[in-house]
Amino acid sequence: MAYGFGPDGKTFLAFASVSVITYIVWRTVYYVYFHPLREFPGPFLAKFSRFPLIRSHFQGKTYKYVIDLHEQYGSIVRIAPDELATTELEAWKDIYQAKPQLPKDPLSFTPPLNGADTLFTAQGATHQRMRRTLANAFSDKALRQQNPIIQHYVDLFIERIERELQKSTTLDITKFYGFLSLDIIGDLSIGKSFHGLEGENEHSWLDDFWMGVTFGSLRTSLARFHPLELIFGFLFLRLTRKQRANNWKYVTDSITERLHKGSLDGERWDFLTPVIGNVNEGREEGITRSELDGNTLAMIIAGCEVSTVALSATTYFLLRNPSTVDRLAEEVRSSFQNEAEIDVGSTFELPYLNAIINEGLRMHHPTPSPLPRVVPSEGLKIAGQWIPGGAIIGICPQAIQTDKAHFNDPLSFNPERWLEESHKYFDERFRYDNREASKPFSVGPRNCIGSKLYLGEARVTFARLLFKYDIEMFDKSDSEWTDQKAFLIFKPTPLQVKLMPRGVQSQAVPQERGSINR
Ligand code: HEM
Repeated sequence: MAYGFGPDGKTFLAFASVSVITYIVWRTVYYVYFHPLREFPGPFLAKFSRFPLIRSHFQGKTYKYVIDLHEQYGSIVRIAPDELATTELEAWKDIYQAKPQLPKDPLSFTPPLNGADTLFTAQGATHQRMRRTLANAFSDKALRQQNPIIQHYVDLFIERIERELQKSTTLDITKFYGFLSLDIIGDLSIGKSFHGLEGENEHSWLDDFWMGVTFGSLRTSLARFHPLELIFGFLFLRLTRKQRANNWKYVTDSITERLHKGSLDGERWDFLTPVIGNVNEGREEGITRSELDGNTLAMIIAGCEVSTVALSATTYFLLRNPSTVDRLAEEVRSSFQNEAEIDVGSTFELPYLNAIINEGLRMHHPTPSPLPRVVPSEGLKIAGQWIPGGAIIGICPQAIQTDKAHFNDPLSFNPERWLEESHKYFDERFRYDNREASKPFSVGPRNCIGSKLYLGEARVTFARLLFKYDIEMFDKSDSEWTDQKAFLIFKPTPLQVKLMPRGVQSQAVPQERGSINR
């Protein structure tokens, strides 16, 4: 018996092929010549296809793709058929502080696995309710009350560094920043450390989290090709089911344990202290238990991963530029008599320390890719330009922060650009920098809730390190460290540094100011 298409089958195939080709041609012509974003500059392929953007997602280089497009096409660029990116200063206000709020692009994040929204995924009234409930745990006052917990883990961090130095004078500082950030955020959010810093401990929590974040980021980029994202999600979730279930159980059991202890106000102050009376299933005020679980895990992941990247990147730039290490050491060592004096409050106003932290975040944003929002159907003026309704638009933090329209010598690490004129290291070259262009924590009602915590942790960590040690880069030729992949968050590679007790001379070789290679 012969198999094949009869006359009817052939006609159907021919008809189907012509229909598909006609649809593709019509769609291409529509997006290139008739779509409301047709006037915005951008590469030809991106006018009708998301392929270049998705390819950049899979390569972990979306920020580079967007930066290249800005360099080629200007401050506003069409990065995909329905999506724009901008590096205009006023866009911070017009997009992220718009009233009413512009929703996040719903296809730009992975839906919560337990079905309950988190701050990252919630929109509108649900987001506002959660944010109101959780905000008290992240205020200036809260940070002061959390100081003993932060202090405790920075002590453990220094003790661990001391133990490591008995084995070798060089160490991978990224690994220990990871343990530090996770132990702090663990204690603050579930009342328990992840015990990375103690003894000779090692664990794989950070790797597990990084894998989850990478999965979320890749799954999200497939979301416009339904059901591809579901297939991808299904495979990943099956492969990692056991490990995720164990991690989830650990976190939720710890929250239950912590909730049973009550607010503990007066004894210790963590993220749950102000939240405890507000956990209820009403959904009108406060937060439900499943929302609390999801938010806690999301914050642990966000808090430890981004902080690790930011601490490591800042250290990298600092050490690539010994003159900034000297200036920071001078400030820290002349401000304190002993290590116990160094805390989140006493470091708050150290100008050079703060300048180092700001410049580190400017040079290497931990989540460097665009923060997309949806323009309302009636359209909106953004940075003086009319953007049609339904368009997606966002600022790519790494692009705006390293844009020469805003910063002089933008790819070089110069903390001096953040100093006031009265400071002895103020540098005239940066007088006209648009510092407002660098908003690493974003702005508006969805800005980073954990910004104060990171800044406090970074101040104390750098001040303690510089108070106690002279630090150098181990591999002085490593000028490629920042060239890393970012699946939503940069995944830092090990950063080998050499630490010596303060005052012990080393063979330091002067180097140029560290810069980003593009
Ligand atoms: C260097 C450190 C950090 C940077 C640069 C950073 C950056 C950001 C940015 C840019 C956003 C806005 C995202 C968007 O609009 O889509 C954000 C949101 C957020 N961040 Fe951070 N973050 C940092 C540290 C932290 C820490 C330590 C925590 C946890 C305690 C945290 C928790 C969050 C949460 C929960 C949101 C969502 C806020 C909302 O939508 O209401 N972040 N972060």
